[in-house]
Parts: sequence; structure tokens; C-alpha cells
Amino acid sequence: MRMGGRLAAAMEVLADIETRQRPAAEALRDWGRTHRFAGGSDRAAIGNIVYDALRHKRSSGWLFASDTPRALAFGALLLEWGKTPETINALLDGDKFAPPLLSESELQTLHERLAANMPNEARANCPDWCIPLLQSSYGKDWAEEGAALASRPPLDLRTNLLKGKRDTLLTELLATQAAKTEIAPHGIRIPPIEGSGRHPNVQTGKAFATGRFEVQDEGSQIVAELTVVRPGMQVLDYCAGAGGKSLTLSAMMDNQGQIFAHDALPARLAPIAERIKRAGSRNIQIAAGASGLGPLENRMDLVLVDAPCTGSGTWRRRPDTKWRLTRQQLDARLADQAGILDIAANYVKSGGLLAYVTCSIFPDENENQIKAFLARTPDFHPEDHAALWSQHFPGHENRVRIGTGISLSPARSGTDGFYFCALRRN
Ligand SMILES: C[S@@+](CC[C@H](N)C(=O)[O-])C[C@H]1O[C@@H](n2cnc3c(N)ncnc32)[C@H](O)[C@@H]1O
Repeated sequence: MRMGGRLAAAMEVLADIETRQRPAAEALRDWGRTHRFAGGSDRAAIGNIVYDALRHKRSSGWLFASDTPRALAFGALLLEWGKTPETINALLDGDKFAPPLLSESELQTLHERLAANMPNEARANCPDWCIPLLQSSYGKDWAEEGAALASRPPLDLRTNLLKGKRDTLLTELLATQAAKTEIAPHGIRIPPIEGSGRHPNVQTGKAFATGRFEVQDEGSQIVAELTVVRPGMQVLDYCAGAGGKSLTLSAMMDNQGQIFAHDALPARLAPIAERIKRAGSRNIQIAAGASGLGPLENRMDLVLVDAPCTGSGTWRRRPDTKWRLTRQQLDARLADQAGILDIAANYVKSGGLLAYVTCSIFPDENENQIKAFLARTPDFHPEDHAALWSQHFPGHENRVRIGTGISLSPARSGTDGFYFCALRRN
């Protein structure tokens, strides 16, 4: 397929996402099923246009004074693919599968707007109702932070220290432009893709099959490091999901001590068994149901609450979710988080740590949630997060925001948006 056909396909997929309010990955998969002639590189290019269009939805809407699938797909090429209106028309000219070229009136609007300053609301690329939330998180930097959340993400890996060293892995990944992560001590970063490119499929190689790394955003690695877990500790991973954090903690503990992996939804834990085996982790056990947790009350050195949240910190990777997110969903997550904190706190021993993590950038899910918890649970107090950060990541003081907890963001730390707060039990 040439660019014209790919662009037309992306418009079709964007229309499907919009009209049926469905996830981008599902719409792309269905398009692939009904268009078998499209090869792997066509699908990758169409996917890139669709994801870029969703990332830059409001910027494109402003540039075209329209938010049709056509405007969004063309906008992706202008905003992420380094094209100009003229190079786009030249590229599509004579391609019988291409959508109609940019018209005179579209060109006029584009030229006026490309020469003007884009309003912050368009630059930040998020729904109107989220703007006050970004403003309260980031103050004057809110639009810049929103824009960074609309950029293409890198592919981050975490070296599994139970199986080998980062330097060895790096030499094997040389062809992928992999480099050490700037902050996380065991991370490897493969830069964001360009144009119609694809990230290497690292999970098909021997290094992955033998458990020498996991795919994990650098931010997720950093928050795990901040728990300061040590070999021999007793740990409850209360919202373990597929086990990403459990595996990280297991390597930090050098397989010594015990991690109890729990989740309210047993199905979410299902992938963990295979991941544990691959990683060579020997100190993780599943703690299913309330009865499995009973004996752990007041006994844990560390309880990690990697809480269910809106995922607003991961908008670079899942830009479709930001347009589907509603205030009601946020409120439901807030209630979940408060309930989970109250229950999980019971498993922390006196002098132990309750570590609260979200991949959200909204203050209500982060600092405000913690302040409310502390107000109703006086036997916990927050650690000194400035000291915690500078002890662990000296030289990176400006890469995070520190208050009651530590906040990471694409613009500041170059990671997904994360929040971390460590609370010590008296
Ligand atoms: C952010 S995800 C966890 C990700 C995981 N820790 C990782 O690193 O891969 C949040 C998890 O919380 C679980 N969850 C939701 N409500 C819960 C509850 N009331 N108690 C325990 N887990 C809950 C969800 O099923 C989901 O797996």
C-alpha cells in the first residue's frame, strides 16, 4: 500500500473508534481481519497514524477547525510525521486509493493556523473536563505536560538481575538503538519509533524467553526502587495484577524473603505463573481471597498498593483511553482506592511501610487520596520523600515533583506519569 491507501484506512479505523466508542487496538485488529491484503508494514503504518491522530486529537481539531477522522489523520502527518500541507498533497497526488487532496479552503485554514500560536487547550490534547486537573497538578506547566503526554512513547525494558547484567543485555540489543535509562538503574530504553516504523519485537528473542528482561516503563521501575525493599523482607503486593511489580521486587530482594501476590480479580493474576517461571523468581506466592491474607495481618514489612486508577499517566501509550474517560469513572476509582488503602493498611506491621502507587497524574488519585487516608488513619505518617529521592537518585533532583509523595511525568522524568507515596506505620 502507498501512503494514500494507508491514510484512507486510518480514517476508516478512526471513524469506527469514534462511532462505536471502542478501543483502538480492537478497531485496528478488525480492520486487519477484513483487509487481509495489507502486509505487516502497512498495518504498522496505519496503526501509527491512528495512534498519532488520537494523541494529537485536539491539536489537529484546532488546525483544521474540524475534528473529523479526515482532519485527525491528516493532522497526525502534520504534527508527528514531519510533513507540511504541500508535501502531503505531493505525496497523495495520483494515488487512486488516497483520500481527496487537501482543498484550497483546508490549505488556507492550515496556513493561517500553522503560523499562529496554538492555544494551550489544543496543545495539551486532553478533554475539557481534565484541564483543571492538569492545572492543579502542574500549575503554569500544565499545557507542556499535556503535550508531553501526547508524544510517542519509548519502549523500556527492565534487566532481570536474577538472570544477568544490564551491560550484557545492552550489547545484544545494539541493533535496536537501545541505551541505558537515565534514572532507573537497571533499565534499557529503545527510543520512540519514527514515521511508519515499528519497535523491534523484543519478546520473540531468546533473551526474553530465558527471562533476562521484562518490558516495563522506566517510571514503573523507579517506583518499585523507591519501596527500598531488601532481601529477607515479608511483602504483600496487594494489587498485583499480572505481577509486574512483584517480579521487580523479587529481583530487588535477590529471591530472599517472601512476596505475597494478591489481586481482587483472580483472572488478572493468571499470567503471573508463567512470568515467575521465566524470571527465575522463587519467592513469590499467590495469596488468593481474603482467607489467604488472614495470617498476614500486622506482619508485613512492606505492603505495596499499586492501585487501580484512571491510567492518565499512560496516555502516550493508550491515547484512546483519554477520550473515553469520564468524571464518573474517575470517581469510581477514587472510591476503590480509598477502600483498598483502608484494608491494605491492616497488613503493615508496626514500623513497616505502606507504599501507594498510581499511574495517574490527577491530584485526587494521588496527594489528595493520601491526605484523606492520613486524616482517617493517624497511625501512619509520610516518609521524607525529598530525602528518599536524593538518596536513591542523586543528581536527578529536578526530574520529579516532590510533595506528599513523588510524581513522575513524561515532561519531567521522561517516563509515564506515576505517583509514589511511602507511609510508615507508627
Ligand atoms: C494498576 S493494576 C496493577 C498492576 C500490577 N501491579 C503490575 O505492576 O503489573 C491494579 C490492579 O488492582 C486490582 N484491583 C482492583 N480492585 C482491587 C481491590 N479492591 N483489591 C485488590 N486488587 C484490586 C485490579 O484487578 C488490577 O489488577
